[in-house]
Amino acid sequence: MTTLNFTYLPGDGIGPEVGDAAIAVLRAISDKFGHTLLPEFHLIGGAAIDAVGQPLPAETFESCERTGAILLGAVGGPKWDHLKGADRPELGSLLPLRKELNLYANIRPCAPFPALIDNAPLKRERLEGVDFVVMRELTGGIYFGQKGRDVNGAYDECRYSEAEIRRIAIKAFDLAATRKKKVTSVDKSNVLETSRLWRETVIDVATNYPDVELEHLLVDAMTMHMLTHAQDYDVILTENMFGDILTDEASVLCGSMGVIPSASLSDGKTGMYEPIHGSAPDIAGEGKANPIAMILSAAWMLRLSFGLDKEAALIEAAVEAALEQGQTTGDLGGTLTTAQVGDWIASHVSQ
Ligand SMILES: NC(=O)C1=CN([C@@H]2O[C@H](COP(=O)(O)OP(=O)(O)OC[C@H]3O[C@@H](n4cnc5c(N)ncnc54)[C@H](O)[C@@H]3O)[C@@H](O)[C@H]2O)C=CC1
Ligand SMILES: CC(C)CC(=O)C(=O)O
Ligand SMILES: [Mg+2]
Repeated sequence: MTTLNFTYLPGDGIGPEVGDAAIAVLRAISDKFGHTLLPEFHLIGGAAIDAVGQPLPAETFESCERTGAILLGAVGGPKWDHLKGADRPELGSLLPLRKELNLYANIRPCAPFPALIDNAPLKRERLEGVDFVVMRELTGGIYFGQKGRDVNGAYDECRYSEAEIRRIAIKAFDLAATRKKKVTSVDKSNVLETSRLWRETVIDVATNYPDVELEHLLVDAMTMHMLTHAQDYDVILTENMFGDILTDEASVLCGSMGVIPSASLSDGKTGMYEPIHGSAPDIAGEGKANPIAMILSAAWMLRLSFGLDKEAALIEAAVEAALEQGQTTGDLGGTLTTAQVGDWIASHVSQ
């Protein structure tokens, strides 16, 4: 019996909707296995700005640091778009949380569910056998550089240290060594100096992994290859912004933005788990959001932060069953609401 003490940050837009569905599934799995579910609910993002005037209240950060396991919905939305710099939900809560907790390794899987392949926008032959993971650097690069306005316009600085590149490259090679033994490093080294250092450092790290194949691709070409022969990839290693963009593209292979989870890990025990999507203001409050990415993120939290492999696998199997039986939201052609999908998966894990 385990006490599942984690920090729950629903955030904004569809965050609380998909979050509630994930909590229902966690409650069902806890009841089944006799675990104690102990989420610590805290405000973050726009919801925190509205309630207490700042996007990352001290008690929210304190809880994250103490529990070391964080389940996050999404932050941001048009209501807060007029705010500038660190007053914004994204720049004032999500990015500092990632940085302060040193969550530099963001892992985002792409393996289309068999049940979704025939409804996908791409042909079956482009999707069958696709199984890759994006290892995205999460605490450096252009999102964290100096930014601002001056008389000439605006600027965003992109910096990477060799140490930052080396540590994420090691994560990628370690992961590839347990999978199909291939790392595809994605950069823009024909133009960017940070990418030249990226490539040199990745080549150096690769010398310690003679059994793992390394290839390099420029990010513009990668966007095309991902849609034409994604089967070629195993671990895609890339920097912060490229990984952000490529994983939204990967969601097309998987059928929806609403099905890809993620884990953001540090060298220590702390892990944050969140869907790759944002707050989806276009569908927020309508019960249309697909909760599967959030539910799978919760499963990853059980596996990676609490060592509960069996429980995580049961949730993943229940998600597959929901997809096979068409128990889905509208983005996947179904008719269920967010809460109904959550309840269906919760009752399936309870059986
Ligand atoms: N981790 C985070 O907290 C993130 C926050 N954002 C923020 O979210 C806000 C909205 O950003 P967008 O560019 O619209 O990106 P988004 O990811 O929220 O939505 C993009 C599209 O995917 C759809 N979508 C997203 N999640 C879905 C789900 N679970 N089920 C069904 N459809 C889903 C949306 O309806 C929309 O059409 C912005 O303020 C942005 O800064 C964006 C990405 C990540
Ligand atoms: C604030 C953004 C960097 C969040 C995002 O789009 C992501 O992490 O995927
Ligand atoms: Mg993104």
